[in-house]
Amino acid sequence: MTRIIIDNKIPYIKGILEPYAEVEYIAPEKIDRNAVKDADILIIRTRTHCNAELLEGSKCKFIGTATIGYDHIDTAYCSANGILWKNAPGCNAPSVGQYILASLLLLQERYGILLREKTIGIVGVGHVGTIIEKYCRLIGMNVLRNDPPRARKESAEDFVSLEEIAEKSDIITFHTPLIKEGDDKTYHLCNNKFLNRLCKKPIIINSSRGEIIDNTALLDASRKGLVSEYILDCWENEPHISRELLERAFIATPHIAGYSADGKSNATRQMVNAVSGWIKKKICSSNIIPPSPLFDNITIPEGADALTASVLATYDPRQDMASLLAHPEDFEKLRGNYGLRREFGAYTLNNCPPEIVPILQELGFNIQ
Ligand SMILES: NC(=O)C1=CN([C@@H]2O[C@H](COP(=O)(O)OP(=O)(O)OC[C@H]3O[C@@H](n4cnc5c(N)ncnc54)[C@H](O)[C@@H]3O)[C@@H](O)[C@H]2O)C=CC1
Ligand SMILES: O=C(O)C(=O)[C@H](O)COP(=O)(O)O
Repeated sequence: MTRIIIDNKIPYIKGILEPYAEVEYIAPEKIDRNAVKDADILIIRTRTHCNAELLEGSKCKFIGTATIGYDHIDTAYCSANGILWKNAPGCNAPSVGQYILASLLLLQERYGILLREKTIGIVGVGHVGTIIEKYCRLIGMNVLRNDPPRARKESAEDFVSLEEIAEKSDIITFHTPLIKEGDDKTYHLCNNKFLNRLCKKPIIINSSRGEIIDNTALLDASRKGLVSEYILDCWENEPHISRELLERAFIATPHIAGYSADGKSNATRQMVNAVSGWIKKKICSSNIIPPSPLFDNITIPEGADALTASVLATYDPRQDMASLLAHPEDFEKLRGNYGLRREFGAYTLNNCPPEIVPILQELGFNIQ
């Protein structure tokens, strides 16, 4: 019988594959060479590094990662060893969109700035970056896009260089995969050289992978006042993050931007479909849906900024930040025990000023 090892932090999957395979759920830190040696299939997350060290001598020929990113998979080793792998493209992109929009609105509130007067530079315009672009244009921001692989394939004039991003942006947000070498290398894309080019003392945001920003260089830039604020969800050396970088951040969270229940259930559904295709058995995945939110009606208070009130009622990153600041040593525990978070589409808004309704509907909210 097919044997499947599943990371026990992947939600909504228990019981679904059991009729078709022998399934074992294992804590990510215990998924080691011994655990995987008799497995045919692995369903993992970013915490399992799928490389020769893990896979040498294993029967495994199929790996599914319930995540967008796949830098934890040694893809060269997999193709050389006939191991097929699949990720979950787009699964949690709207969740990252919710995180970034909430953070931008908090910046606006805190500094009394008008986002619609600001320029945002988006580095990496794939599944996540495209959602950020949509949200930023909706609220009237000027958007600059940097994505060399897309610029090469599409029209170069729709994209700008990283230098132009550094010069013209008030806010810079990174949404690239982690690429360690080659022309499109993203490792330390934001380094001393980039930070010294900044012209407008911008706000830096990273919710892609920690290593895209040289964290020491960012700390130095913050001390020197080259950046006015920074927002980090992804860090170098997770879970052992820099305490000073944490304490100086405007928003600091433990790599949970993509942790909406919607995103998690999308990923699980994509994994079940992938296994179904691999073992050539029809497996129903349409019943994998996120739990209902704790409340589903939001009444916008009289006189409040309707956009900020609505978005923050669904998700306020300051709560995740408070937990991380209180217990940075619990970085991984905070991720493992993450609470229920739903995306905009799970909520109905009441008392909405008519002029903002089209924007809120475009974000996915239901309007009463
Ligand atoms: N913090 C979190 O919870 C989450 C983090 N992520 C991270 O965000 C990354 C982006 O996710 P997606 O948008 O789904 O990926 P994607 O693959 O759809 O898009 C990535 C984009 O980056 C572009 N790119 C590649 N190299 C580049 C370079 N050198 N400079 C500028 N652009 C470059 C690609 O052409 C592509 O358009 C993921 O790889 C993952 O690492 C994704 C989801 C959740
Ligand atoms: O999807 C990705 O890529 C991410 O970074 C995830 O949000 C991280 O997910 P886990 O590996 O913690 O499930």
